[in-house]
Amino acid sequence: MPVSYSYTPSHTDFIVKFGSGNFSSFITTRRFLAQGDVLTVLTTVTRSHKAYSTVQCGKGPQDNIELNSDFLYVNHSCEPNIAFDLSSADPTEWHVRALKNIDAGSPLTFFYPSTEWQMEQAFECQCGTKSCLGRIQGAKFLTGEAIVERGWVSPWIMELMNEGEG
Ligand SMILES: C[S@@+](CC[C@H](N)C(=O)[O-])C[C@H]1O[C@@H](n2cnc3c(N)ncnc32)[C@H](O)[C@@H]1O
Repeated sequence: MPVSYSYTPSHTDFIVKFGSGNFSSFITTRRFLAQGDVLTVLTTVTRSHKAYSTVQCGKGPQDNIELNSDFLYVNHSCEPNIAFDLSSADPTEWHVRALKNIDAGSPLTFFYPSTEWQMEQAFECQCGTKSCLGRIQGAKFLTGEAIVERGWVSPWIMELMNEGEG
């Protein structure tokens, strides 16, 4: 994990705020984002084994990517403001999109179970939103209803839900 003194920003529109505790860093936007805006196309990703830092990109347990960019620091929220859309069969179209209008200075957050079926590292959510689900461990541990109302769900999560894997 990089530390602030060795940090080179990957995106000029976003800034990582480094915390002093474990996993206490997060990313904010420097500029206003409108709903539907594409924040970035994910051009730096690499396939990887599942880790706290990876994003699931398909149905299989081997389908995970490292972002290799500032977007590593997107925290989870139960009321997220962005989506990781890795649904295209063409990986060059994988992108991050605003789910709502986002003010400059706001942290960027996504709903981790929208991509993750069973996470490598579960945690007690501190998003502080009204609809907070508490412990976050992946979609496998939630109802379909709890997932679909968050603005975006990856197709493999819907498939696994429909197969009764949850
Ligand atoms: C990909 S990292 C996100 C960046 C992380 N905050 C950091 O400083 O490296 C994912 C980890 O951040 C922490 N995290 C993310 N969202 C959280 C939340 N809503 N509540 C508590 N911890 C969270 C958890 O430890 C999680 O495993």
